[in-house]
Amino acid sequence: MRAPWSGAARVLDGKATAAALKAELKERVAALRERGVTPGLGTVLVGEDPGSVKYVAGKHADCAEVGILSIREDLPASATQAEVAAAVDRLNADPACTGYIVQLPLPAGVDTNAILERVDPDKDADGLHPTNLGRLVLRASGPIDSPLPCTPRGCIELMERHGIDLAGRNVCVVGRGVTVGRSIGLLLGRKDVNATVDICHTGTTDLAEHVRRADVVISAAGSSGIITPEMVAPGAVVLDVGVSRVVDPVTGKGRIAGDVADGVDEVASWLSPNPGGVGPMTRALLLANVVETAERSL
Ligand SMILES: Nc1nc2c(c(=O)[nH]1)N[C@@H](CN(C=O)c1ccc(C(=O)N[C@@H](CCC(=O)O)C(=O)O)cc1)CN2
Repeated sequence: MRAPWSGAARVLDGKATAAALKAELKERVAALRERGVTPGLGTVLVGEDPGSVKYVAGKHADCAEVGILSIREDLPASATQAEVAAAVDRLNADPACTGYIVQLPLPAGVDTNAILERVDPDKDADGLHPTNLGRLVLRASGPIDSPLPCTPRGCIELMERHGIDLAGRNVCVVGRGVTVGRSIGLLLGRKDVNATVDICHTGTTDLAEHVRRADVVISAAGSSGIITPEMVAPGAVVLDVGVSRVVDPVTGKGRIAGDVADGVDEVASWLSPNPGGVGPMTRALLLANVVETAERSL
């Protein structure tokens, strides 16, 4: 749902929260630079999908805002597996690049897992390399000294910075994509968060039943309006993460839509707008991963 809405749900304001986080990161980047370390974020973008082009441009604009150097590897949609692998190898070898991401999704002909596994785990700014996902699996408590996936981290940070305590809460995650659904349960179930997690997907027989039991709903399905007001328990916290392209029946124009249907604002206690909720947090947490990796190198 887009904010502002008429219902009573309070806004989980990702734009303002990300701005506060970026201001903190800017100071940490300045401190790193004073000590002779310049963090540098690289991006690999294959093709010209308008969403991906926009997200990558946003990541570079964020770098400029906080003082992180940015490096681009832009390849045509026709790039072969070997050409994408070569771009990854260049960033692995570039000392100015202290962390980087491969923008997803990659074109159909490219083996995504092979590319993600080729990323140097010490430069993996997305936390999606198997070594870093494995560390997340192995370390259920205590500090983690490796990057964590940006959107899951952004969801938790967004709630924490709005005073929402997740300990003992039932969380229903909708979607099992690599950037959100498959890893967020690992983060929510860690001892420092202590939530109980239910992960739903296209094979779930009764989605409404799972959503109704949840204190917190995190929907990353990419299916417009899949979370309806009838499904949501009164007072639940709802995060609208999924993005899909729909045709507006009123204007006839294409537009981006979230997973949360109109009316959920009447039932939920907190709701993240989409846009303006988790998206800006994803970008800010990417910067946090880059800064933390540089700090660990000191
Ligand atoms: N390598 C990765 N690829 C993808 C990831 C990821 O975390 N790593 N996540 C998504 C896309 N994504 C980041 O790359 C992303 C999505 C949305 C936003 C964002 O700020 N959205 C704005 C709206 C922007 C608009 O006007 O369309 C918002 O929600 O307010 C940032 C990053 C898939 N790929």
